[in-house]
Amino acid sequence: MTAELLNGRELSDELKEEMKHEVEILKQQNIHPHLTVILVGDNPASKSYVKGKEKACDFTGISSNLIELPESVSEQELLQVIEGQNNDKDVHGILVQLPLPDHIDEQKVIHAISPLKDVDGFHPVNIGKLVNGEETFLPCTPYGILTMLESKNIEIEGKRAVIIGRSNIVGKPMGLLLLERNATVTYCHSRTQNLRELALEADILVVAMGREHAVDGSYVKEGAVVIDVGINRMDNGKLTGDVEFESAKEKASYITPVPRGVGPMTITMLLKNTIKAAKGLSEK
Ligand SMILES: NC(=O)C1=CN([C@@H]2O[C@H](COP(=O)(O)OP(=O)(O)OC[C@H]3O[C@@H](n4cnc5c(N)ncnc54)[C@H](OP(=O)(O)O)[C@@H]3O)[C@@H](O)[C@H]2O)C=CC1
Ligand SMILES: Nc1nc(=O)c2c([nH]1)NC[C@@H]1CN(c3ccc(C(=O)N[C@@H](CCC(=O)O)C(=O)O)cc3)C=[N+]21
Repeated sequence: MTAELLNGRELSDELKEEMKHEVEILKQQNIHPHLTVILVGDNPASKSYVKGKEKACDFTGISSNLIELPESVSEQELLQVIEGQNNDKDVHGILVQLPLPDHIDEQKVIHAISPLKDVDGFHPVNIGKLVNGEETFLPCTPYGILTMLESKNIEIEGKRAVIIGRSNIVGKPMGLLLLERNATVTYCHSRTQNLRELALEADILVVAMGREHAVDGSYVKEGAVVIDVGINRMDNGKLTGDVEFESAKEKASYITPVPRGVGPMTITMLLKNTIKAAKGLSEK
């Protein structure tokens, strides 16, 4: 079998076109969706991601502002900046770009963002709602993956989903979302034994390890759906995923490329969450 491509870039472009119209209509009702992005330090990867997000906001008519703080900013100062944005009624969404410098407690910062403006879906209140199956802002990467699966009518109910990676921003919420949709979910991580054996049981295999080409075709069951979340910069400067694409695509029914797979969908779902925040809504 040669897999069909799950083209995140293409789907993102379609969704952004729809959102552009939605934003126009909101503006006629005097609702002007606004996202604040806070960037600490000058990590090049973070800067490039933030640029992509700004561009996407511009395209859809969502206004955005970037607050750049020096690497040396104190935790207290950062918390004060967040408080200012929480209290600004014209700001609907707040994103603090991760990772943060070591002297700043990431969890403390996430706690400080108003759950109503938490368009990343990282606040413990929103994660708790996700666990309970209540309405909330869905974390953008898992939400984007779900949207890609739905766009191809890929069945989730009753399927075996194996997630490699258990981070708070990708792996954990991905498993919760699939569980909510009645998949049978297995989490794998660095202490997992027999990773390949477990991966081979997956109908839906989500790889979010941050390890270049750690998974190849020998981990993929014939006909499985392979989602590659990894973003790794190779020595030649190009981006590549956690999955060795050429061998995996020979086994899979669907596969996401890197770049132009999950990455663009993450940004698009951020815009979606910002529009929802502006409308005073969140989604289950
Ligand atoms: N496309 C997108 O939109 C996004 C892409 N990313 C990318 O996705 C990747 C993962 O990101 P993130 O979740 O934040 O990463 P983390 O580094 O936080 O988590 C990596 C996970 O992979 C597990 N892992 C590492 N090595 C192995 C191994 N050899 N075998 C099994 N499991 C392993 C770790 O296990 P343990 O918990 O035991 O340490 C951990 O749970 C990165 O490349 C990142 O850049 C991230 C966010 C969005
Ligand atoms: N608070 C917070 N929220 C995040 O959502 C968040 C974060 N911090 N920190 C870092 C990770 C990483 N992440 C990516 C988003 C888009 C692409 C993306 O658009 N990638 C393009 C390539 C872009 C390029 O060429 O540089 C693609 O895959 O096609 C990548 C990575 C969001 N993250």
